[in-house]
Amino acid sequence: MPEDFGRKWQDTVQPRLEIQGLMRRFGGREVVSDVSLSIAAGQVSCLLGPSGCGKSTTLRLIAGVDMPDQGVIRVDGRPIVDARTRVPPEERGIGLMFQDFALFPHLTVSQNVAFGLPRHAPDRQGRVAELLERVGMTRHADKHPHELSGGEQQRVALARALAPRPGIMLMDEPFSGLDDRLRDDIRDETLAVLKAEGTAVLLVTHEPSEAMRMADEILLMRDGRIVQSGAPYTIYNNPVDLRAAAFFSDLNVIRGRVQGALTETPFGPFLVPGVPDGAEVDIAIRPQHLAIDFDRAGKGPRSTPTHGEAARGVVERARFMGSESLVEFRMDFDGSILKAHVPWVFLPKPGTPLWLMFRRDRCFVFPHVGSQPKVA
Ligand SMILES: Nc1ncnc2c1ncn2[C@@H]1O[C@H](COP(=O)(O)OP(=O)(O)OP(=O)(O)O)[C@@H](O)[C@H]1O
Repeated sequence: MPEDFGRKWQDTVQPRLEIQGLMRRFGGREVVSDVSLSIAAGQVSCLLGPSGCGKSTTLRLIAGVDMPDQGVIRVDGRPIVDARTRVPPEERGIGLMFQDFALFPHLTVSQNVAFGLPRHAPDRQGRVAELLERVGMTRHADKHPHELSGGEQQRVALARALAPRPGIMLMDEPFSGLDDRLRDDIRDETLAVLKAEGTAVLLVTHEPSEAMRMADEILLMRDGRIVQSGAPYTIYNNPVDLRAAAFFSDLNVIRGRVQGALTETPFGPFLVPGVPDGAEVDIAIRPQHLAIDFDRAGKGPRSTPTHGEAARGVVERARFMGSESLVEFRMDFDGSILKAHVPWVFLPKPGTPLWLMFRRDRCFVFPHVGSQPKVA
């Protein structure tokens, strides 16, 4: 029906949470600078960045426990913070989940979840039962928190936070208290529950692997600013700069100087359009994208357009990591170390000569920060 269609269409285009130009200063220093973002119903966005970059402060501003110096926050199109508006935290329709998700020790699992609901909410028990079912905790409904494992407690905390059906959920490192193997399962389960509830989620983490696993969109934060946003695939494969690339994995970096839109390196020439002559560039490649070939009586493989030229190195050390082998090479051309990940058991002896190539479709080329083009 036209009316229903209109409502659904609006649901999909109207962001649940929208932020424009958020800024927070502490003692004259901008800790959050010009942060803008938008999250739709059912979308999970991860604010990812190193410790101290301003992630938690951003979350606190949205939750309403701290006030921005500038910026607008809208929930379902309605301003909750702007130059004239300050909606109190409890009226924002925002759920919170933090690392120290303290459950009430004297209440049962059911009572803890019910605590998130208004006393006279219709079908209180029905909602509690629905949520316990959703997080797989129905059979533990009458237990107390001390009778539960860390992962089970985390599930109860999620159910409690979701009980009042918040349109938006803010999560600050919610899985960091859990051990590694449990964490992966809980992450996946949490994601499924949040998607089923259609909640817009902003999750803070400093772990790239967590963001890659959870996020529809990653917001990469540094020094108070969002420096890049996009789908995990895009951020990983098209990083905005060297630091963004290095945040997700080890990187091999070689330096070159540009001459006529090319830079010559031991791995052959690289095309660097748009960079002025004389400028230095960093050419980076992730360890899993280095190609390795054998030494044939002091010779390596022929150069190809996709792999460029090969450069020789000798194995410094090789380690088996479980799902891959890590081989470190000392390169003949300058004595530097390059690292390669090989997705099988590959453990050449130290001192073995091998040849490496930079796959052209997997390289990142960035102007070297701090370099100036040589003035002729
Ligand atoms: N109330 C405050 N007064 C002064 N400085 C603060 C305050 N809150 C945070 N900061 C500073 O703001 C910066 C960002 O802190 P924030 O907690 O937002 O970072 P973060 O990215 O969440 O880091 P972490 O992952 O370590 O929690 C830090 O340098 C911190 O010391």
